[in-house]
Amino acid sequence: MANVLSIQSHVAYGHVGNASAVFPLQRLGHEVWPVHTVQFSNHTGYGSWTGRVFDGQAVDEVVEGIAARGVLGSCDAVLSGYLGSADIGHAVVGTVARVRAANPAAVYCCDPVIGDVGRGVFVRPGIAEFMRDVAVPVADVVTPNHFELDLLTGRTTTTLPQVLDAVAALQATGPRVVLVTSLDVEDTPDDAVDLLAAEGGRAWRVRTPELGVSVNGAGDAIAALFLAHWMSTGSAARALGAAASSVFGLLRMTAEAGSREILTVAAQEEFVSPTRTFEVTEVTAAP
Ligand SMILES: Nc1ncnc2c1ncn2[C@@H]1O[C@H](COP(=O)(O)OP(=O)(O)O)[C@@H](O)[C@H]1O
Ligand SMILES: Cc1ncc(COP(=O)(O)O)c(C=O)c1O
Ligand SMILES: [Mg+2]
Repeated sequence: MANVLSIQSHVAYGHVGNASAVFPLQRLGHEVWPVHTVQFSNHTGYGSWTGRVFDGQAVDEVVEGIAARGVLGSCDAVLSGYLGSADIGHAVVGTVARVRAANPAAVYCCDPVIGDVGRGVFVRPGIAEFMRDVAVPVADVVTPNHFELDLLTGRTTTTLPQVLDAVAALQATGPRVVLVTSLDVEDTPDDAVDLLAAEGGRAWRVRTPELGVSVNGAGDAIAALFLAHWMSTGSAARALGAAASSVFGLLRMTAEAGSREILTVAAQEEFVSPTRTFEVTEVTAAP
């Protein structure tokens, strides 16, 4: 079991950021040390919310207090998501350096939250460049959606070979492992969602049905689950299959209930033993 320092946004009501990522990790038996980058009443998809954005200093203070407990050496992974500001991003990267100094085997998983196909870029100016130039290069694992893969690599990918090429280019900047979510290429059926994982010169794909829901927080959950399964199995392919199956189960229950918030608690068995598991297929760029 791992100790995961998770630096993300937090909401009191509903499930995005740490409120989406922490419980699935705990349900799988991991200890989570959540550090919040914002504390909001609810996610911003509602159009209005209360609460505040923290700053880099607020993150540093909490990490300093954890360090004072003498436990940073037992931290196995740092997970980061929605940043709020580049200042918070620098605190995250500083924390990664601190954790690695205490435990050289610790890994950093960066979910480079920038935007998506429907909404475009939804983070503050400077965050996309910060992700590309500072955070992604020091990460071991990155979990962009298809839109973020294109943005980080300055490409427009519409075919599987193009995606594999972009993933290899991203790996060349630093991360060993890449998970691409919400992948939509030419051979992806209209009623399906693809996901792709790459590690060590190989890549695998999973295809699930597309559900009639538009929810927030699924990306935060899948990044956490993928990291946890990658650490416990040592296999990006197995982590891909497990994380995709669990998130599908979570979203299927959410869709059936007609819920606006993902059913993180009610669907908890899906994190442990997904109702439906999806086949993982190795893919190559060859002819
Ligand atoms: N409508 C949907 N139907 C089926 N799966 C979905 C749906 N929305 C999200 N997912 C699953 O959740 C994963 C993460 O969601 P995504 O929207 O890519 O995250 P992000 O919020 O980071 O953009 C997707 O790869 C897919 O597996
Ligand atoms: C504060 C906050 N964090 C994280 C997210 C991530 O949501 P999503 O998984 O849809 O990208 C949102 C989305 O509204 C948010 O408001
Ligand atoms: Mg995301």
